[in-house]
Amino acid sequence: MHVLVTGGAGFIGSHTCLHLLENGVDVTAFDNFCNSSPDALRRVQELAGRRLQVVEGDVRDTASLHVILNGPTPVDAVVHFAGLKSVGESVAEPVRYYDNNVVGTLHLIEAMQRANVFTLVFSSTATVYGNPAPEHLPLKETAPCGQTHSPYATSKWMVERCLADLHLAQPHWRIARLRYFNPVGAHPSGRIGESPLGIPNNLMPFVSQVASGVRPTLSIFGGDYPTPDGTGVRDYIHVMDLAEGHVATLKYLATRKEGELLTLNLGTGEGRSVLEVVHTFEAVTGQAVPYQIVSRRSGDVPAYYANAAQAQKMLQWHATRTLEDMCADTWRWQTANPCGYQNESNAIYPKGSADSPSTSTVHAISRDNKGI
Ligand SMILES: NC(=O)c1ccc[n+]([C@@H]2O[C@H](COP(=O)([O-])OP(=O)(O)OC[C@H]3O[C@@H](n4cnc5c(N)ncnc54)[C@H](O)[C@@H]3O)[C@@H](O)[C@H]2O)c1
Ligand SMILES: O=c1ccn([C@@H]2O[C@H](COP(=O)(O)OP(=O)(O)O[C@H]3O[C@H](CO)[C@@H](O)[C@H](O)[C@H]3O)[C@@H](O)[C@H]2O)c(=O)[nH]1
Repeated sequence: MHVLVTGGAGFIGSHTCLHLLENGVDVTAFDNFCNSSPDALRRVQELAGRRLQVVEGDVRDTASLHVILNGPTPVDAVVHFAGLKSVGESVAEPVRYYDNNVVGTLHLIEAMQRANVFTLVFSSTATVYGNPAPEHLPLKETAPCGQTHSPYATSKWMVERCLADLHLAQPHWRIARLRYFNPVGAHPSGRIGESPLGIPNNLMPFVSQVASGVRPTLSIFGGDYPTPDGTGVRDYIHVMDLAEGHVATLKYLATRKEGELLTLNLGTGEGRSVLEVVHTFEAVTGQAVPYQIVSRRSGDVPAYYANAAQAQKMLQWHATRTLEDMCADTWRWQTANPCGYQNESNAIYPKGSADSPSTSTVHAISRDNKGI
């Protein structure tokens, strides 16, 4: 099996590439590195001990995709992680989010269609449930969707709708719309993990940077939510569990003789507040995480967590790692890589370098499809 992983250098993508390689799958990682480093992929290849093909390009550039999808090794499926993911940032930059997340996915679908590749796993999000009424918690996949609170969430919901319409018109497509809850943690080796560029938007990387002294204080956005301790509640899931969920999804789709439109929550089923995360992190690592409670962040909602039963039923998959595991693995990654991948330059793969995954496997394709 040969899988194209868009956004393969990113946080979830890199862990999924590794797990795919470990399962004997051939992988092409496609990324424009707007929020990641090629070094993540070099480390994935080292950990896997197997060759990983890396292509630099943008999903909005159909020509780049066309080159891979019509390359010498036929692609069996696409896992589409490429996109922007910050709820708060999307409120300030909506057009950038719609362009990348919606337009990018449309270009990918078009390129897949032209190459007769009809299996797609799409990174959706629990934010498509909007601000769920308490009676809908824990959230089943059938809970009301689409009353979104940020351009980011709307962009993912728009793609979900598009994929449903695509499947209606062309039922031979095998599509999984995976609604992730809050992925955190890192590979237990401490070699790959979440490496935000600049100030982290997400809670766990911010907490670990405060614990290590890189940043002085965590700002907790809102202490007056209608939750047990007043702080926001989310369903944090270990990125390794999530990676395993993707491989389980691909295995499931590969067994389908007919087309399929699968919609699944990938979460643990447990809601944890921001303060619970902070205190668990402190207990696991022995490090203090000074914090202050500030006003709510635009686009945030008070609380949501998954009903994870459908994924268990369809995939025979469920998350096994605890919040303590998530904190311990994040901390191992943070201490081993205080600056993330940022000390290792993006020029880590100079053309012809012996250090590259394989000089023949790294193709650089710019947005206008001219070699760079
Ligand atoms: N991390 C989360 O909390 C979370 C939760 C739900 C859904 N998701 C979705 O899952 C996907 C992966 O998330 P992540 O946490 O790994 O994010 P990430 O930012 O670490 O990874 C995304 C990757 O996609 C690449 N990318 C972005 N736009 C691209 C483009 N136009 N062309 C090619 N590459 C592009 C980035 O460089 C990055 O390597 C995203 O689509 C995100 O919206 C993430
Ligand atoms: O510095 C921070 C960062 C976050 N939070 C809070 O921590 C919680 C989690 O926030 P964050 O880690 O930013 O995740 P979300 O905003 O819940 O969104 C994440 O999880 C969604 C799925 O649930 C994904 O779709 C998004 O891409 C991903 O960014 C929220 O209550 C935030 O208000 C803080 O208090 N301080």
